[in-house]
Amino acid sequence: PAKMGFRMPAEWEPHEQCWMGWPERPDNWREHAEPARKTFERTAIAISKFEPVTICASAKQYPRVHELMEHQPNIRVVEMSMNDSWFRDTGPTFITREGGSDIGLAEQTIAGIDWEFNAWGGLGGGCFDDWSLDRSIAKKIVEIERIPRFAHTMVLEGGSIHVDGEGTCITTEECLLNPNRNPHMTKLEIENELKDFLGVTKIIWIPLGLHGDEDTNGHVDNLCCFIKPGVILLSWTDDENDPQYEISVKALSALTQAVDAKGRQIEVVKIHVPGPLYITKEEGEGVLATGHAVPRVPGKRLAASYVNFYPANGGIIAPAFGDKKRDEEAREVLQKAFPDHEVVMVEGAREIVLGGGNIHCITQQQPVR
Ligand SMILES: NCCCCCC(N)=O
Repeated sequence: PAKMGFRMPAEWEPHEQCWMGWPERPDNWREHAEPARKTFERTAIAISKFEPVTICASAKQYPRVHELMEHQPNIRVVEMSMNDSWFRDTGPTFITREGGSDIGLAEQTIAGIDWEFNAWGGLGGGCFDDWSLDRSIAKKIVEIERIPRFAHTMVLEGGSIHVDGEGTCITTEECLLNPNRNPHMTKLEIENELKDFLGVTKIIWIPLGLHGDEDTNGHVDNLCCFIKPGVILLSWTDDENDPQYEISVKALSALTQAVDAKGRQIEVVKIHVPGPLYITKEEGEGVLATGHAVPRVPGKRLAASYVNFYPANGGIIAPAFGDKKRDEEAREVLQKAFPDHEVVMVEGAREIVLGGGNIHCITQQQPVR
């Protein structure tokens, strides 16, 4: 696709809409996903104030979600089957190209990358043992939109990459080089596929993702993200005894020693993690142990960070974890980082992180075509 002039736009570039799934499975979401659905509802409504939202719900959930969103003009609900509701990873990665009218294409065209998906590691550490429905989500979305599809055999989740829209991609070695994704590919081969499909010329590799992010093997979208080209927001902690500290120091070193696709030094802005937060006994017991999904063990560290937000058209939709001090601090950091956006902190994001991700993980932007 890069050879055809396609690139993955930065997330802050104008969106046509946002795609979301709807949580259901009781072996990943506690209390039969009721608390999680409240937070998904708040997230969808918050985003819909800035851009249209399409919620995809299973046949079983459809009637309730449709009724719930009846009076939300900017939200439509369609029926789609899924294994779980992480559309950052199972939705298409949209790429766009300018021009093309000389060869009869519209001025701006768009396509969707349909990566291979194996539930974050397949049978070698994945989150559930059947991902057959999730493998078709990207295809179904681009078909609904009548958008061309670039299928790829390489396993990749959208949450494991971030781009600046100007040729630079950041990702973590912990995830992309994990043998449970593409054991037959070398680092260079993976880099070449990212360059070709995302239209980037530089990959900056960060060693490890967020401490405790075992579900995804350290997706970059839980550790850091671009604020704008050349400036990166990095999850941080002042507590040198927190295992997160070493991880963030290593990330800071990798980022400050790198230059981006345009030869810029990277400026790093720190944003303190909440907590630390741990799964409570009540939360763990509320998740069904079916043997088909990764268990939620009380006492385990939650992989919670504020960089897992969704940049809507003019709005930053960010997680609030109920840690009053850090939630307020994060809101201020995000507002300073995105002065032209309205920052909306979504209460109850702890319910999403109990499922292994956060607001960026449950959303997928579709850029304007
Ligand atoms: N249990 C599955 C968690 C998936 C999290 C998705 C993400 N992009 O971080």
